[in-house]
Amino acid sequence: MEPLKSSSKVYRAVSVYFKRWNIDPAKGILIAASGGIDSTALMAALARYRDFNKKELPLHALYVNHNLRTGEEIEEDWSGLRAAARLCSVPVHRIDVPENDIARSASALHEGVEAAARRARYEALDVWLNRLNLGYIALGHTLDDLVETMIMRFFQGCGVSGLHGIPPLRGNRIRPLLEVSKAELGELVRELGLPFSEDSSNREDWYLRNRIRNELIPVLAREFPSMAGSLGKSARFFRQEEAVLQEEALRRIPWSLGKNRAETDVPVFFSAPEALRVRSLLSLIHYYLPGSSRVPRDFLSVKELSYYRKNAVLLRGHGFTLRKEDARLIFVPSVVFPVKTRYVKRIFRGSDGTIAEFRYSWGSRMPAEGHGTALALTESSRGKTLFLRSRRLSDSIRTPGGSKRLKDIYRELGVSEDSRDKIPVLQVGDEVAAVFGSLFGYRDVLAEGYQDFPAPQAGDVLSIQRMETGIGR
Ligand SMILES: Nc1ncnc2c1ncn2[C@@H]1O[C@H](COP(=O)(O)OP(=O)(O)OP(=O)(O)O)[C@@H](O)[C@H]1O
Repeated sequence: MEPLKSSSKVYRAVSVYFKRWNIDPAKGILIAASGGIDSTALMAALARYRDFNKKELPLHALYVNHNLRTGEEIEEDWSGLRAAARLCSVPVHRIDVPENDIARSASALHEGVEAAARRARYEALDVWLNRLNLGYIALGHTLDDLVETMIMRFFQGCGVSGLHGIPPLRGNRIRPLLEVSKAELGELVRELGLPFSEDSSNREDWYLRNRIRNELIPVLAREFPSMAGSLGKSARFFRQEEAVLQEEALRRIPWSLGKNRAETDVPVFFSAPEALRVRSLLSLIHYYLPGSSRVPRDFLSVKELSYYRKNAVLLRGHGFTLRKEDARLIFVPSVVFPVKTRYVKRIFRGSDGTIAEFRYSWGSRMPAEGHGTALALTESSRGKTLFLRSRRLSDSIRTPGGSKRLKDIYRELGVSEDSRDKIPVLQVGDEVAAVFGSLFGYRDVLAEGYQDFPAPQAGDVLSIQRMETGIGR
């Protein structure tokens, strides 16, 4: 790559970022590259860091085609990105999510298209990070994204942990340009003559965000010309304050952390101020469910918890439950399945249907692996998308005699609350087909019994197109 002329703020920002956050770029970086200005600038800035410092810095870029735009637009993004990557001497890879997959997964999991796209994107990035043996995933979020997010959060109501907006570093995800404005990135990209595509965001909050960006921020900026920088500074203060809160929460409310549950004393928990209780639950969520980015609104009702006297589930959040059992408070994360096709061990076809044997793994901090189990699927499940997810309260399952609520089945079988949240549910199309670890799931299993099922022929034809999973929420 030609030595870059500009020594703009963008380059400095990258070095400052690495120092401040103690990042060792030599571990290697995978750039999440959409072909838009932000991630193209990120690629240029990281390449420049590599070349300027003569550092051994493995740098790759990954483009995820979500298949949400027209084929022409996608190819245009891709060829622009390839040209930009060539100019920066960065190898670029591409993953194509099969057509309609995102929409299907969004509707099956009751989430928005953008959330499904993000999930698919992060899954792809994680897979490639491992494949290329790199240390970090770099995202192109900017100061503008941070400011918009902070403004939205502020008016929607939240505490310091929400107010600091987008985290500059979480796990192995880094955001080196979070303190640089989009305008500066635009200048850099144009100065270098790098091709880029126009942002074509699909985000659910797109309209709101656009109005904030185009209408509200210009008005505010007239009164507070250095607003963006100031909010960036506020974000830093909020993060520092949050760190102190966090430390205090850990000190006041010590949890004993098990593999898949955490416990503390009821009086200890409730004698701490509400802000610390909330903080303490949030840190459990981050610990057990590291991918979970949604701030659970249920925390608003934490103060109500103290009114409970009985042993009961006190709080059912996104991805966890909090239960009181005598003097103990028990936090149980629900299952999060980072399960991908590779976890399907074998799929056989017998003469009467298909038997699939799965291995599944729990969220990354959960026990490494569940047991392999077998389950029978009928002809009708062919071609349908399979999802593993955690249960929903409304789940019911088809039985020979009609349909039965999962909740009732569990109650009859004496399955404890703890276990209920940890037993994955297999959804085939729109239906709950089975519950893992128990074979009372599917009608044919019920009707015929698994043992009687025709012996599978190893290597038989795959009848299930692919398997997808997601967080059931
Ligand atoms: N198609 C893509 N392929 C690879 N990376 C992408 C793609 N789209 C977005 N990214 C990465 O994600 C960053 C954020 O993009 P964008 O703001 O559109 O997503 P978002 O959904 O708002 O972000 P987040 O994932 O943090 O919620 C981009 O700067 C880029 O690094």
